[in-house]
Amino acid sequence: MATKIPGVFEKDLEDLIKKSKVLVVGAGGIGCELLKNLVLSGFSNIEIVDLDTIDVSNLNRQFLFHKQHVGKSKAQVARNSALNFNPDANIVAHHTSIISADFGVNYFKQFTLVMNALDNRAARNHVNRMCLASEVPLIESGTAGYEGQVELIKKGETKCYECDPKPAAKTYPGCTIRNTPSEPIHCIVWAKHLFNQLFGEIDADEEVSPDTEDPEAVGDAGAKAAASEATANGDVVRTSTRAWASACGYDPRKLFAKFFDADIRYLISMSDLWKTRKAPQPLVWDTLSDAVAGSSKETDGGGLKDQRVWSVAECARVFERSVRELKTKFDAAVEKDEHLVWDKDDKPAMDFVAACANIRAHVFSIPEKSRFDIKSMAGNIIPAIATSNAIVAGLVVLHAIHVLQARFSSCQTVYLRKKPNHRDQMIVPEKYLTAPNPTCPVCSPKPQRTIGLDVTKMTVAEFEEAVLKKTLNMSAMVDVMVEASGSVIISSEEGETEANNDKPLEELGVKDGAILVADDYLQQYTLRLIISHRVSARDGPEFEILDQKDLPQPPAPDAAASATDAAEEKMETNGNGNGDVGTPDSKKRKVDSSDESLPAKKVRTDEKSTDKVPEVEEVYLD
Ligand SMILES: Nc1ncnc2c1ncn2[C@@H]1O[C@H](COP(=O)(O)OP(=O)(O)OP(=O)(O)O)[C@@H](O)[C@H]1O
Ligand SMILES: [Zn+2]
Repeated sequence: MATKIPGVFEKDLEDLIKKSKVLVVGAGGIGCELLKNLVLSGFSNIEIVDLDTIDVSNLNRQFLFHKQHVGKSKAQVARNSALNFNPDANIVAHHTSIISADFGVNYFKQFTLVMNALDNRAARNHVNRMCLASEVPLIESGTAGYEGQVELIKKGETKCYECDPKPAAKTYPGCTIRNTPSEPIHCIVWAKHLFNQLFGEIDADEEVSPDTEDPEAVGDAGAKAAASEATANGDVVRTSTRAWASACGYDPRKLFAKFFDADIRYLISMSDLWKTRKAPQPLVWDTLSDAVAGSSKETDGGGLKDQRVWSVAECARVFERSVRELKTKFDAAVEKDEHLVWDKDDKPAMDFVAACANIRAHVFSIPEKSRFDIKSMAGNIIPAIATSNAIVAGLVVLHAIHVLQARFSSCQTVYLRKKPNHRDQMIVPEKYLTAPNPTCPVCSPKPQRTIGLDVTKMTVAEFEEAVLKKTLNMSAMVDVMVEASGSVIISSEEGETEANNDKPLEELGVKDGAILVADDYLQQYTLRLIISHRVSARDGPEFEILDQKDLPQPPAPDAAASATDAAEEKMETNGNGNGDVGTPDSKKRKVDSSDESLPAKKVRTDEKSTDKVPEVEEVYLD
């Protein structure tokens, strides 16, 4: 065992390692490698947190897990497996989310160092804030296929995780998704929205029915369509998709008839939409049934089922089966006051999306895709590469050792590249630590943000959910006060301000130019929010973080590639070779890169920044 071989580390370092207490957040692809490395390097006080259980799809690269562990806690099993390398190590496992009031600032303060091995922006933002508040160094890491990155985040000395704006998730206009899809991805997004409308968390932005307010369907086309539907069905009452599905008992054939026939006929009646594009073709279940029967020969025709494009009849059959399976699961969830959450690794959920996406693609004459391809696109998957995780986890330990030795100047961000650069390097360190962004909304001394929104329309509850939690990543323990009057409009104490929830902000004295102070007790983070009133446009965003518009935005993918080389070139010419802390790279400007062809992992959001490889975030598999 490495820890027992004398001379691997100097005695002083060995002692530092032994004395240290470290936290690993995430026991997935990087986390497993990292935990094993830490134990083998002599770290003996380790806590590991992971909220998830082991999935069979983890086994190809998360080597602390084996077949018999499927379904068990990742953190617990990772601990037990790692103890085999050094039974004397003290490893504490937590099977829960790091975003929990159980892990407050005092919890973080006990660690010498925190290491993230996460896969999503929300958790990374949260740990970033907790480490800033507790002044514990954080090593952030991530991989995306062959690429990867490791960086140190140390309060006041380096950029924090939120110093650079992250590109927004790739989104598609609602009317393209609902009315005029032209690419497979549009149908896949629609299918995922349909999943949520039927079985998941309902989101008003994820409507799936025809959008009668489509600006392209000029004039009263929508009304005409509605009227024509009224004459056809004698009923234009628009109920929610969920209510309608419940009313018809989630009968797969009725659902099919609505989504792939009635709704499509409705769309066709919005004739302006089809002046310059091919109109869709409605599908009728009964005309498919022969094909369904006939298709079974094809289905059995060898090859990997996942990698073959299903016929539309096969899709219909998969649709019928998956709706029934999901309905059973959904009923069980509803009993517990829950709903389903779409997961690419959940068979009926994935089958449902694959079938719906392909049926819709067929209706709109868009090329259909195999289930395998749809899974990659819907799950925003970049294949995880075990060796990338291993390299990155190794680099994390090297950074950890530098941190223990207080050699922060050796902790420049390191990038794992897909191809060697012009100096034949695949593992490329920055020349310097990158200094914090003085206007960072998180780590600057007086963080503030300007939010454009319609104070007459946005309610307090919407503000809390969409702005504070989803966008600014605040926890549930947040109080919001109007600075001028001192009145509290959102309180973390239950029952104190619930009466405000449905009121528009204006009614509570939040007018144009008002300043709100949002105080997050869990994250020990206070943010001033300057409210800029603007009348909401029908197709515009509900709100905007206005300061972000002035910040450098990520270039297009091609530009990013050349910016990368340019930035690296510049590092060489400007570099002094030792990367001292506090030597801000005034001449070198970090260039954000964004490759929209790299889809984000899970549906959350998608972001990337920094110069050489996309930054760690949920695009990364591990
Ligand atoms: N808030 C959180 N608290 C604790 N652990 C988290 C949190 N968010 C994510 N994780 C964990 O971080 C790990 C990231 O690892 P990885 O990227 O390999 O994901 P995975 O879920 O194992 O793989 P895949 O998503 O590809 O199936 C996961 O095990 C995940 O459960
Ligand atoms: Zn910052």
